[in-house]
Amino acid sequence: KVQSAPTLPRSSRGQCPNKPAGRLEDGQKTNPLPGLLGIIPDIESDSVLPWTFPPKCPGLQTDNSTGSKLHCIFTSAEFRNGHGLSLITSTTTASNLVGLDAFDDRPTPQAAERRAAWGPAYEVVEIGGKGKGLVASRTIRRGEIILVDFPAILIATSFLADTKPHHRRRLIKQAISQLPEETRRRFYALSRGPEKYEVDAIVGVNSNSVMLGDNDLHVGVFTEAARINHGCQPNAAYRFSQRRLTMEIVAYHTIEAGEEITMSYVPITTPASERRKHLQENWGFACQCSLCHADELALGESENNRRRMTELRDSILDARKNGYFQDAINIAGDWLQFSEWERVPPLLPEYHETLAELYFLNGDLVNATRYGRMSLDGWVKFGSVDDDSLERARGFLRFLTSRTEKAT
Ligand SMILES: C[S@@+](CC[C@H](N)C(=O)[O-])C[C@H]1O[C@@H](n2cnc3c(N)ncnc32)[C@H](O)[C@@H]1O
Repeated sequence: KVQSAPTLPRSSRGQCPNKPAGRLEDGQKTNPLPGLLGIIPDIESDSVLPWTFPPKCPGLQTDNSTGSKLHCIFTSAEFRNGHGLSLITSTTTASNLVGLDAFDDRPTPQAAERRAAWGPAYEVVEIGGKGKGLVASRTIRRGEIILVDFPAILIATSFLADTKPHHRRRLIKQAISQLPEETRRRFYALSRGPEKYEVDAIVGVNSNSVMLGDNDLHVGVFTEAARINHGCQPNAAYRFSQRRLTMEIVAYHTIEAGEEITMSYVPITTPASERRKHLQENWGFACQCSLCHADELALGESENNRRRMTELRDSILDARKNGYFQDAINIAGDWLQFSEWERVPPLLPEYHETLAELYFLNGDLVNATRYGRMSLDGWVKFGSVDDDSLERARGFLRFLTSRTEKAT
């Protein structure tokens, strides 16, 4: 499931322009020798590793390997208060995650605590023709985090591509068997695709794509979020935090009690015919969402909006790349209009952050600060499990303030 929110292009993933993004900055550990990952017992190291079992690396050559290309099973049964997580990934990616302290439990951000006071946002119920799904049990506000979920398993797509099917299934089964009982039970209770073998059938239709390490694509099964059905005109999108190994589902706009919560399993701008084909071929279902049942006029309008969104997004990228920042800002306004018409508007803190950057690049500190502040307000209001976003917005504003002071 490669779901993608209709985000605008962003420079350096939303970091302050004076502090380029870097996943592994601040002296975090990268590429440790296998011993430091517990693959080869490391007598001298007293570092505390999150793994509950010694990592299993089928085919590991222990003599001179640095282990960087190996796929191993890493399980932390303690992860998030005993939810547990198994990874099938390279030793490099596993070590990056350890270096990012991704397994450490951190205090819940304040905004998330406030959200908890609003009460549960949804129920999991049977939905005609789609199996189970999520339905809002109260009004959900635009930008609100509807649910927060942790992965039961994360699997490198390179492992899926390079491994013989029977070997792949054996490792996935082993990785699942190392999880705590409740998480294991939730995994095996998920819906199944048409594949012959159980783990293929479950992973096949219940995975989300996430990026770990250095652009290393993985699929993850998040057992609660996996109940969310596809909608061609979705009302929610997901954000994944690699530092917290957590996914949050965010509302695109107000969702009323009784409405189904949906996400798009395909990039939002995919044309309708391709969308249906992809869902049928890759997911094995004939889409039953409201847009698929809409009349020709409504569908034609939607197709036009999406085509324009794609064109405008390309124009923004192009203008930005060539230094025409004012043009990029203007086109972003048009893009916003079409995305609002299509009812798949951008997630606001990210959108405001993008505009703040564009204004900054255009030398307009006043508007950069205005949008930077709106982005910060957005993060404060609804928060995120990844409070780095909030810190980043604060840092950017501090940076803009110092620039403004220097300029005056
Ligand atoms: C990730 S699961 C979603 C939850 C699932 N309905 C369940 O009962 O657990 C994906 C599966 O749900 C069903 N599904 C999701 N979206 C659908 C849609 N728009 N129309 C029909 N079936 C859908 C398909 O069977 C698909 O393979």
